[in-house]
Amino acid sequence: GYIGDVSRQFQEKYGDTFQIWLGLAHLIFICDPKDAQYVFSHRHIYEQGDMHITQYGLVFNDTIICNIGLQYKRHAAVILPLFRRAKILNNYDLIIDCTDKLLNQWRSITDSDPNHIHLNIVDQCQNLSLAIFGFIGFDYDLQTLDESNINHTNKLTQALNDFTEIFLRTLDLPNFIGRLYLKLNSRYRRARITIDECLNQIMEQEQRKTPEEIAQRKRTSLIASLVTSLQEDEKAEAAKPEQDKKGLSRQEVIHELLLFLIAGSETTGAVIAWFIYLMSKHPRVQAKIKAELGENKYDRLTVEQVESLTYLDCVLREVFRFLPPAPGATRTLTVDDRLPESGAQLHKGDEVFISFYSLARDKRYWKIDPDLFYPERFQNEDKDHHPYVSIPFGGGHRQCIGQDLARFELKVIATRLMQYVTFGDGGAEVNSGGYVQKLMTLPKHVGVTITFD
Ligand code: HEM
Repeated sequence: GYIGDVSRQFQEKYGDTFQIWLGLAHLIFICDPKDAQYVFSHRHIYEQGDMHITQYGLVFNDTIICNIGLQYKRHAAVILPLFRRAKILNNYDLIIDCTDKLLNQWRSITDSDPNHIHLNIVDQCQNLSLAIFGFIGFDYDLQTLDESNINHTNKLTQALNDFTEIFLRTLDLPNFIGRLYLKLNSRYRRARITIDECLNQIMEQEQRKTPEEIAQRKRTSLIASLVTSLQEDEKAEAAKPEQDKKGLSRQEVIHELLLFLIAGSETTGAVIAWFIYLMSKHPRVQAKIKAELGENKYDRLTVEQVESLTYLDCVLREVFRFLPPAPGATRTLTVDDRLPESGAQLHKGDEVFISFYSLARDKRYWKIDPDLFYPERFQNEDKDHHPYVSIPFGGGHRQCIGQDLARFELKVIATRLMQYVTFGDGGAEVNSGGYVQKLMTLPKHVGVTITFD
């Protein structure tokens, strides 16, 4: 079942802290916001979760999500500045251009059949976010939105799909079997080769630029910053103790690039898909977003105008609360400790799971029924909610590094979509919702009509 539902059922039976076996990991679930806050703010006691490190370590071993301690610091020093707000804002126009491509695809379908029910929204949203991330991250056109690629995706996209699909299967296996499975799976090996070739190509294209160009581009481009961080003498760096190492090796850069491709697309794609699904179910909310857009319906708004759309902010916060795309975050204890609120005694090596979904749906912390999708709660009754009851990006020192980018991207995309189209419910059967758990939680059955206003 969906981990969020499982967590809620156990919580009803056993209270705010309970232990379960999730696949092969033994986890202590935390569903109290004060305990969650405590865990996230005591980084020396609660380190990145072991389950996370082992599972993701199969493919992302030398990337920021699996590193801890000094190695984490070395990676973070290169990567965190890439996600600063000033860099993110530069991507405004390209996000709009990519969204317009998707709108044009829809337009050509609607022109020939105005009642067409779109059943592939989730794939389309992933393609949109992947296209955007290709430009943002690598200055590279992944062509996921090109007419000629609607049916046959390009080499890299296909390889990324295979990679994610096969990697997902390893999450339920014991680690050594997962490792073996990946080694023996020829589709996985082929996908990895294609991905590595493409990423090497992207890197080499970047390295051919003059030092002046690179220095200039470093300010805006993720790939340029990563390439400038490449170690000059990898052998010498590898021989040093971690505290003396500087920069990243070529292998580490390639792996970080792959991580970003996955983290940067599936996550944002999931939220756009949820947004579209929820809009199709809540025409009142859609009408209100359009009313907020008012006169500005078909203009290219300025960033300031987009940012001033406060009702839309509430809608997006509600989408994140209603269905957090990641059901929770894990931390492993470095010493024995006791949770302040529930009083549970924990031991060194225990692993806790902060259950985002349970927190976001707990009636004790919301004045308006949390099982209702109701964006206005953030303007009125629930505006002073506890800060840790809706935490879709996690918390503390290991919270999501891409959250400002994701929030900005989503707001720009949602604005653009709402400027042009209205999503309609395609019928009880095809638009019945439900979830599938991939790396993120995705809507299972989305079937919507798309009307150009
Ligand atoms: C809707 C979009 C997204 C959601 C819901 C999301 C959610 C999360 C969550 C829950 C975590 C774990 C936090 C914790 O343990 O406290 C995380 C970590 C991470 N996210 Fe995101 N994310 C999103 C978008 C992105 C994007 C766009 C990127 C980058 C391109 C990204 C890169 C990462 C990385 C590298 C980490 C690991 C950080 C660390 O271990 O220190 N995410 N994300």
